[in-house]
Amino acid sequence: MKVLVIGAGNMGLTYTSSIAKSGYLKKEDLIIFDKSLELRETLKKSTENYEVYDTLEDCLPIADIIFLAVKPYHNDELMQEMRAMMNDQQLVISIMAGVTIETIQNGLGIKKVVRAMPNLPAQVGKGMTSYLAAPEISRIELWMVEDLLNTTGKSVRVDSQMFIDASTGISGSGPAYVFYFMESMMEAAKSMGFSDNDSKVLVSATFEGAIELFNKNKLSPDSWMKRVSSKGGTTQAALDSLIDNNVQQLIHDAAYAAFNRAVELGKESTELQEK
Ligand SMILES: NC(=O)C1=CN([C@@H]2O[C@H](COP(=O)(O)OP(=O)(O)OC[C@H]3O[C@@H](n4cnc5c(N)ncnc54)[C@H](OP(=O)(O)O)[C@@H]3O)[C@@H](O)[C@H]2O)C=CC1
Ligand SMILES: O=C(O)[C@@H]1CCC=N1
Repeated sequence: MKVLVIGAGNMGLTYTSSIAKSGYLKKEDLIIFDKSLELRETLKKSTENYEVYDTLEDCLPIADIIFLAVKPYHNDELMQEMRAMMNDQQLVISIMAGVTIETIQNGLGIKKVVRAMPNLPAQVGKGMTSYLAAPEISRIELWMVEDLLNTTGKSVRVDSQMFIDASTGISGSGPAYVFYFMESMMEAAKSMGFSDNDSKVLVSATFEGAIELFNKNKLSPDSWMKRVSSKGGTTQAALDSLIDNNVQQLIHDAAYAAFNRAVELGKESTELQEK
């Protein structure tokens, strides 16, 4: 079985590297294509020694499973290039935000399409991926897909594409919300007089410790908040400030903004195809 990754950016390379490390495929069965000559040359020289192809004509017809890891706005052009070279036994896994299974099926003239929404911590094997497969995909094919997705971390199969868009608002884009929170705390630390480095250590160790506590016990976040807080103490003062400023609602709105944008991206890509 040959797996082709199209788009060797953040996520495409993450999959390439995770699949390579997993030993799931023979080296020559994992192949990459990116339209950027410069990137291809860099990859060819890298110590990873990946199988990098210069043209789609050379790699697409020999691939059994194809990852689409380009930005949604590059998809239409890419699918037009791919279409004539596709055969109906090929299976496509798209990780593009918003773009629907039907858009990919129509664009490529095939039926076997999986839509997945991973996230960036996949780079360190801690990814969270939601996915949904078209009904034309067999159980055995689905196992293979799951094996490939799970090389980057955990996955959950969802019932509808709405949940792929919704999970984009939670886990797909979510790492950025965490980084936003981290950055805000680091800025606060710096304004209190800590050095850049100390601010970073204080914040990253706090996140790491809190996540570890959360994962090792069955307590809810609210129970943990209560364990940190003393009546009339410092944490309560901070939590009161967050509540007074409606931060929970703001985070809720941010997650919905990403969810809604995923739905919009899906519509935009369908409209582009219909033009
Ligand atoms: N980054 C993230 O955290 C996540 C991203 N995603 C999804 O993953 C997809 C990729 O995102 P990301 O990896 O961040 O994007 P990147 O821009 O890092 O990577 C995309 C790569 O694809 C290349 N490319 C563009 N058009 C073509 C083409 N026609 N043929 C071959 N290669 C092409 C780009 O080249 P060039 O730069 O020259 O255009 C670039 O190297 C997106 O659709 C996004 O929605 C999903 C979950 C998380
Ligand atoms: O921002 C984006 O559109 C992509 C999808 C999820 C994370 N990054």
